[in-house]
Amino acid sequence: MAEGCNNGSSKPTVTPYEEVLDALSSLITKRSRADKSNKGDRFDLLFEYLKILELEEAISEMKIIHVAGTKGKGSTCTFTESILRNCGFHTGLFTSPHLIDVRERFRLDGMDICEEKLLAYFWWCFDRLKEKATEDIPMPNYFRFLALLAFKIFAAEQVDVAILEVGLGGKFDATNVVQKPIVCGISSLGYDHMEILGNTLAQIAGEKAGIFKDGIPAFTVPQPDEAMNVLVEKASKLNVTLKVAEPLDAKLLNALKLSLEGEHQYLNAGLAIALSSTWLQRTGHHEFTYLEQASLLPEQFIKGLTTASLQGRAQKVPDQYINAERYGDLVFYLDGAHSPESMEMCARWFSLAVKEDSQKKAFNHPQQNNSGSTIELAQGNPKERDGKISMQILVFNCMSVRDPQLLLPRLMKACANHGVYFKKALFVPNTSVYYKIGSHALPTDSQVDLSWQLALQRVWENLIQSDKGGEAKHADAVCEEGKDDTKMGGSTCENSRVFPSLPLAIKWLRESVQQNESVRYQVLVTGSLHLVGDVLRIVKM
Ligand SMILES: Nc1ncnc2c1ncn2[C@@H]1O[C@H](COP(=O)(O)OP(=O)(O)OP(=O)(O)O)[C@@H](O)[C@H]1O
Repeated sequence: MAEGCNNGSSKPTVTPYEEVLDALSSLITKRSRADKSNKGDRFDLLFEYLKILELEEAISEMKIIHVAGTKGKGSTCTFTESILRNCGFHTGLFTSPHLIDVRERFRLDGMDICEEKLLAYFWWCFDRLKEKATEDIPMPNYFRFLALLAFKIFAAEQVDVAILEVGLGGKFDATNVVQKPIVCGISSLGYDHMEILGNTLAQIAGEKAGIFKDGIPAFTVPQPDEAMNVLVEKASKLNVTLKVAEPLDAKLLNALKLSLEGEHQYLNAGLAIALSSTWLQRTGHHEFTYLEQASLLPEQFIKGLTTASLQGRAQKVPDQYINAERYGDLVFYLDGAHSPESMEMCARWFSLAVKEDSQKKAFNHPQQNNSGSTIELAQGNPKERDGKISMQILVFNCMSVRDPQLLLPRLMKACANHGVYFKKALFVPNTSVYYKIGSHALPTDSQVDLSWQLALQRVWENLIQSDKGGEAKHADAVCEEGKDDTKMGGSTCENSRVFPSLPLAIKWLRESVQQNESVRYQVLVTGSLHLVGDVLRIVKM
């Protein structure tokens, strides 16, 4: 725990922390999300805010690593932070979004900032900005405020290195007030947030390259030509040395594994190594220098890469509420993929993971697990697992700005390529949509508009029908809206169901497990990091 924290204190009815969350909610505007890209919006305001918060000098002295990209930013930043912490540096990490608690966005030395510190820094910034707010300089929106708060936290805590993940895009992101980072990174580029960043990879790459700064070195991962050409062109205009970081060669980990699962993490780890070593070199810490994959990785790098942690990315969580003897028969495989490319990565990870877990490994019950970890895999007694059928279920939602016709087929096909077919797909609304921050009243199940989930279900059923040889049975013909066997509302089709809420879907899963002793349920939760956070909140609490 970071110094000056006391997370175990007793709580009054309306906690000071809830007051913070309410104040933060007041900064949410309908335009907040689009404002993150700040197209035509006043980016110059950020410099006014820095003046008000007296942060200009502190930021100019901060030793920053700045990372943009479509996929893998959060993982790359997490690996980078872990490497540099293991090299002995006092680290600050700013990421987005959060899954359960806004404090996850601000990590000090690898730990979420504690409530006391968040409260103190929050009001310090909020009150000053409020006091100086005018028509011309209004309060910053939600994401801008969080970025300013990160700068305040890292300045006050005097971190040796601040690692900043871009929220959206690059050029107009609030984190881009930074003028002189030590090194920049661009993780894998692909199609996401096209409504804001543009429809072509070249346009998207152009926005992300907006974080390049004159003469500051930058790294990226192997990219499609269309994206790479733009990065190279933008870099040369700014006198930026742009290098491609090769994916990490697993052999360099001395028989250990990356702590974040999935093949794509080797790409992110390669980028993190390049960013960390360049930061070390440019800040004069030559004792850790590692520049070529041909040479050995310093042990601090290996420790960082094999112990970094980030929830909701290729994470396995056995349900805690199942009887001890059935423990491991309901396992959630959580991955916040929400772009076409990441769907495929997620499908690959899931398919391999379920096969491995079904064949040779069991999950330890937490009470039998001395390490205290609830998700640690251990060798199980194979006999216990013998005779059980593994059944794969999908729990899915995505935001309506995304195109399910691009996501669901990629997911289904990539799983099928590995011989994995979902027995049922469950579509649910997110409990906390992206702008929901605190403990606000949730709508009742009957108030929820399920039209989006029903649309997702139709896409899924149609995919299955066309997969069966184009028998073109329209999904509506086989679905019974509001007439499912549990009287829960929603809609039941042959291969899928819509539930009015996530808790009802999880209740259904738990009941199914109890009723089927010979079945092991392997549930992939994907499509939205917010959905993943909602599931974690239910299954871990
Ligand atoms: N290099 C990669 N290539 C493709 N998909 C990836 C890659 N890295 C991560 N992913 C996928 O993207 C999801 C989110 O990972 P991560 O948080 O590292 O990326 P991000 O760029 O920060 O995403 P977001 O925009 O949601 O914050 C993962 O759960 C995984 O499915």
